[in-house]
Amino acid sequence: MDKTVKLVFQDGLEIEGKSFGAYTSAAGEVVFNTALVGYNESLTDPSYKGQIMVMTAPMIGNYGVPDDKAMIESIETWMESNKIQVTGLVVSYYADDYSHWNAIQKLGAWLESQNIPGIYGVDTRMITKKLREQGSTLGKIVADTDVEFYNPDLDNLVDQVSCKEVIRYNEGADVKIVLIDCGVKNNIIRCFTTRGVEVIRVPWDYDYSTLEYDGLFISNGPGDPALCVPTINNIKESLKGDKPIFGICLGNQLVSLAAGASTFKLKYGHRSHNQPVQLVGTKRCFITSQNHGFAVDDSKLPEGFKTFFTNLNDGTCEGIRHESKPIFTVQFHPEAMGGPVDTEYLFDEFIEEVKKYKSANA
Ligand SMILES: NC(=O)CC[C@H](N)C(=O)O
Repeated sequence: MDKTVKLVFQDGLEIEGKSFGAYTSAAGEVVFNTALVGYNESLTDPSYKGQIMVMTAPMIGNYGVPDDKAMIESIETWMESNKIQVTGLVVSYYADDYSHWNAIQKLGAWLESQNIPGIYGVDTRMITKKLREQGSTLGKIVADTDVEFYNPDLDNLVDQVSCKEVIRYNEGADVKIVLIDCGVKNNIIRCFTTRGVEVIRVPWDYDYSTLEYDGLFISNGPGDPALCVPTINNIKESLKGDKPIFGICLGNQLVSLAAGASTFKLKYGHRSHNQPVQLVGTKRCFITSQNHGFAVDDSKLPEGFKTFFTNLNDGTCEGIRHESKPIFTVQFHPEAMGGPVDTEYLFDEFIEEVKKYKSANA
């Protein structure tokens, strides 16, 4: 029989459930994710650092966990980074039995191996309604010992998840892209490497100005974008130049801040695989994968920039683009993993721009 644990919210609400994964206590921001699949990818997405993820899909764990051995060294894995990034996991029904062609272990065993607590047997719909009404809130999974509440928005999480030194992929390829790693998901790197470009992955606060490269990409990442001051300052310099710039999620927020826009915290964020976005100026809608708690305020964008996409659920900004330069960024995840691949074409458009820039400046 699994041990009893509690999910405790900052407002005092305590919900009892059963333990799976590590029997330990942990605190963070409680957020909900309505994706039906993709728990392995979501759990290893560095943007979830500091968060306790409530998955609303009624059954989690039924397709197990693939081999994670390669995670440490390589991007050629089933995961999105080299470890589980969430602080804790909350599910309704945890399936200990699993069946999938690439699964080698149970979700609970994997969480346990990385000391991450899970709680099941709780009403995730009730919790989600609470978070929607009150907004994302702090909470903790309490096992044997109590822990303090913890607000991840006050910490520089990007520094904790970014690489520590420069890493090159496809070294020697003709077209070179600097990728600022604020907690990059592996599939973003894969989306570049499979398109044949060299990726120069640099730490979040690295001065890349002396490197030889043709285009700049800024990754996703955890926490409050306003805390990434060195990155924002580096991007400010890049915005003065002509090299193409592309950013995803935190990357969108950082380019916007560097350009002079502001960001704000959404009430409960967007975390799912079915967020509809509209390409501004058209009637085209794309279904996108999302995971963010902050958004860019596009009511007053700096001169030269306009809104690129808009969220059709709540009207918030889903990206910006420059009116004359090849600079565009999106709040959603064109690399998916998991989720729909409707917008993966944005990688092709960016690389096209980078090639154009390179041949014009050869
Ligand atoms: N996935 C991301 O890059 C998230 C960006 C930022 N941390 C947010 O929550 O809005």
